[in-house]
Amino acid sequence: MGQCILEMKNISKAYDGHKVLKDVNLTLNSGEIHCLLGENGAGKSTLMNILFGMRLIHQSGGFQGELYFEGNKMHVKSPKDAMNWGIGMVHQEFMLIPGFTIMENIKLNRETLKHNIVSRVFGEELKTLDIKAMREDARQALETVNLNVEEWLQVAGLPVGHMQFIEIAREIDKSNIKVLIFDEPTAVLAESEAKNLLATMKKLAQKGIAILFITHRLEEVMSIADKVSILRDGELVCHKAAKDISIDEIAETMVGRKITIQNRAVVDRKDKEVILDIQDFHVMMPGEEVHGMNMQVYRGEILGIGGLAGQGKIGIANGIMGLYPASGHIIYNSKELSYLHTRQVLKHGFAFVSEDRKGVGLILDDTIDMNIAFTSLHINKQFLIKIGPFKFQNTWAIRRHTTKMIKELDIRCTSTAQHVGRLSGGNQQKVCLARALTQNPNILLVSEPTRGIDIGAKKRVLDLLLALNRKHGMTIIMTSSELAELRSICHRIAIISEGKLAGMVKPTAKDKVFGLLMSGKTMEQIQGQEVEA
Ligand SMILES: Nc1ncnc2c1ncn2[C@@H]1O[C@H](COP(=O)(O)OP(=O)(O)OP(=O)(O)O)[C@@H](O)[C@H]1O
Repeated sequence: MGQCILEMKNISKAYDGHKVLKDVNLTLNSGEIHCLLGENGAGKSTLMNILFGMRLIHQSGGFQGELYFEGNKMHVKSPKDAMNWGIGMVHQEFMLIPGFTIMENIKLNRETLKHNIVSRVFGEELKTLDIKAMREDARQALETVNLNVEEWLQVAGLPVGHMQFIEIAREIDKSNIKVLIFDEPTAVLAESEAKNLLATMKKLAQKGIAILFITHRLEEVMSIADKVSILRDGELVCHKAAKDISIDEIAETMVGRKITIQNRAVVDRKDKEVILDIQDFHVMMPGEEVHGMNMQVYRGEILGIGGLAGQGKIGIANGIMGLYPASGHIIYNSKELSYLHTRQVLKHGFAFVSEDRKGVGLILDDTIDMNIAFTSLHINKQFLIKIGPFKFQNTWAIRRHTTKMIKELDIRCTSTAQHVGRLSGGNQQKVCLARALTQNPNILLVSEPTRGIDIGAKKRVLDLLLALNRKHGMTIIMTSSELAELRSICHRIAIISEGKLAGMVKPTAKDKVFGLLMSGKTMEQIQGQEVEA
């Protein structure tokens, strides 16, 4: 391990008088992979935002404490300052320009210029872009991250897995990069893609780059980390070499109690009444297209949908909910849904938790109350009181219900009136789930329900889904990149490849079977494996 490159000393930060970081000290050595862990809302992103000079920090009163880079006092007031010091950040939400090519995204604001006849005479400003050199640089950065795509392709429509690697390629193309922050980069990736990313991180660390890595997947931590730091309620409660700590100890330190997630025994279901029959279904969702899906969903089951990023698993629920153009037949309770319009589908008793919580899920500048009650209020006409001929919003009932949901899902907030935009990412995810559950749906479609939430909250969410299914017979279709999560509560798992159903398997099937189906093999090709559900 190299020398100390970065020191964060006595860092404290408050939002509206509420302390979210308390005297945090953290050191980072060059060439090390340092995992930063903690429950949702523990302060991880805030600490990284301070280091990267994010505007949000300075607009909300700045922070206390000092930063040192290679022994020199560092002032970062903007991401540009951070970049000048040699700090890069790969964000949780992608920051690429869809209409630009991969090369243009990698080189944005750092274009290589060359002299031409005119510029030699009239000066520097008339230099032209050196496309050849830029393509070579982009090619090299893509090779370092093992991404085998042409650099002149447009970013729009590429699978999410690719986007993550392009973001990293952009960061490592910067010649002075010494520290790289990864804020939950694997959350959007399937496990095999995440492995690729971890291998890339190792390669970067070997080149001497120091890596700060935020993740909720603790197995990843064990496979890659040199050091582990854990935040709890804004305080640094552990700073250890990874070899001296176990997964159980990490989980316990994060949440302050023992946590174990086990596979629930899957009850083999005898009644197989079809509630939803999906026939020749096509969805035009860029990057997640569905091309002729056929699948039946049984009443009262938890059906898992898995597959690699970009293969169409995400497109299915989005198509059914009318969020992207779709064609084919959706037969619900033996009747065809004539056209898929979101409002109509919601009225039929469907609820949806989107994988895109910022885009589709939440109204960020409204309160937790309103976010949770919104769909039920407008579609199901819940939470209304009738006075004479008029109907009014029953604010008291909304507040009472929201308080119950906050408790049930352990949403960390200051009050039911807090704006959702001010919650941590994981807590926003819980609000999306609370809204869907409030609708009391017949069919619940959940995409990536535990993305970005900590291990304690994950157990709570999976337990809740299981309880809704077992106690109330709710049919649940859960799409997830985490196979382990699908296996832990689903009755059957559909693997999607190239926009079609590759196979429907039991959760107890071997890893190899899932791997083969994900890589494009069909059920016929893997016959004899005793897998069919
Ligand atoms: N813009 C903001 N205004 C007010 N409070 C905020 C703001 N952003 C974050 N917070 C609060 O700061 C605390 C720490 O949030 P932060 O996003 O750093 O947590 P985190 O550990 O990254 O969580 P997660 O794992 O859910 O992403 C939370 O209580 C959150 O509600």
